[in-house]
Amino acid sequence: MAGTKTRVDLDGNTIKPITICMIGAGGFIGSHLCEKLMSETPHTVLAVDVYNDKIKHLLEPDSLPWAGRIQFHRLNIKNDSRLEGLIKCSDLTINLAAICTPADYNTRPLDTIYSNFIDALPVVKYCSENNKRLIHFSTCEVYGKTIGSYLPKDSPLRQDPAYYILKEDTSPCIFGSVEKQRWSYACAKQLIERLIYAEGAENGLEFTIVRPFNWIGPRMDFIPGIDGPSEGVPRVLACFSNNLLRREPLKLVDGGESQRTFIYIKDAIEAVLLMIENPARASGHIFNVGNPNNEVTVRQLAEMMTQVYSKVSGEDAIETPTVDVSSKEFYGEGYDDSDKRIPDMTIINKQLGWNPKTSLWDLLESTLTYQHRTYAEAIKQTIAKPSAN
Ligand SMILES: NC(=O)c1ccc[n+]([C@@H]2O[C@H](COP(=O)([O-])OP(=O)(O)OC[C@H]3O[C@@H](n4cnc5c(N)ncnc54)[C@H](O)[C@@H]3O)[C@@H](O)[C@H]2O)c1
Ligand SMILES: O=c1ccn([C@@H]2O[C@H](COP(=O)(O)OP(=O)(O)O[C@H]3OC[C@@H](O)[C@H](O)[C@H]3O)[C@@H](O)[C@H]2O)c(=O)[nH]1
Repeated sequence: MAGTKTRVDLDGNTIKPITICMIGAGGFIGSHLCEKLMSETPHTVLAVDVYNDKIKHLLEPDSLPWAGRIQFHRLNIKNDSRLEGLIKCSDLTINLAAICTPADYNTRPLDTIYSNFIDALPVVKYCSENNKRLIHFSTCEVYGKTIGSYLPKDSPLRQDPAYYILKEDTSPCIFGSVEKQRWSYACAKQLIERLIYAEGAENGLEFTIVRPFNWIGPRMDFIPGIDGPSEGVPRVLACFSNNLLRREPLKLVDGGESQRTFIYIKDAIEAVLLMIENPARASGHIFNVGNPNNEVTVRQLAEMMTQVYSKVSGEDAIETPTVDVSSKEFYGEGYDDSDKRIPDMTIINKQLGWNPKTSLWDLLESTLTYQHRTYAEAIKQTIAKPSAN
């Protein structure tokens, strides 16, 4: 059971229980991280968020084995003076809070910039002033587009990894023009990374920056009309899950040609736990966390999700499983896209010896099994409702 046997870090030292102030703990990544910390470690979590639906199963009932090691604090970090106190009484702060769905970047650019830069400023300041360690969640989007995307379509250099592999210490950050408001998120994340790095250099802040590459799994975002707004546009996993559950074609934005590498949330959480428990190896570093072996185009993702969903639901796929849609129609003015995202793994391998394990097929199978179990019945009922009236 957690906390009863001695746990050691990568250098063989005993790991002491710590208190973690986790901001954004009620979100997708936060919920999985809380689960891991409760079930496998003796650490205490002060879970900060405006919502707690995704961690309710960890908070109630009081008889849970980890009761007393997790406390929920409902607060908005934009305007709550309790934040500094929570950071002060913790050993480590993990900041996950952000607006991080692409549908918001070009339609709510001010909220996006405030959330990802301005609202993170007090967190960095309180950590720095109180000599507290910070693990800050940035994004793979800080790389923007690949160098290769600017080469002629038929250039053989496009096949050369030097033109597309994304490396923390050498790759440039290439964003579109200011009118392309898609980049408001990436740019805000880049500036907060630079500020944290500067706090480290000038004031000795002990920090780690995480750049997640499309982490996916259960509890990601919401299903429109079921546990989120009917008109809401979540990230691609939830969009495609929603289409599959409703037996609608999956929408391929601009032909679904963009490429992504997807990693199973449970693999990625292992990497975060190593960062938490190996501060000497993790501090001062920026880490890509992704699975370079799971690369697909968005079209291939749609095809694979359709096949996997048929398997887990026992339903045949619909006759026309996908439909093309323009980015302007789907996201509106100012959308732009990252063409390709493959993480270089050298730094995380060297510092933490970590590697992802789960194939794309396997992670989709467990995730879509969860989506089917969680939502299929509710969707059936909402579809049945109008005809019943
Ligand atoms: N999931 C991914 O693949 C991915 C990829 C790149 C970067 N990230 C980064 O990781 C972090 C977590 O992402 P996620 O996928 O869990 O997103 P999420 O939206 O599920 O979680 C973010 C949480 O932060 C909370 N939050 C936002 N603003 C807040 C505020 N002002 N006060 C209190 N709580 C607030 C939200 O309520 C939400 O629960 C984000 O910073 C995101 O940019 C995630
Ligand atoms: O229904 C859909 C939804 C999305 N897409 C496409 O699928 C791709 C992936 O879309 P996602 O919604 O997962 O978002 P992106 O990968 O572009 O960005 C994400 O990456 C890293 C994080 O910082 C954020 O969580 C988010 O910005 C994009 O090319 C998008 O245009 C579709 O083709 N159809």
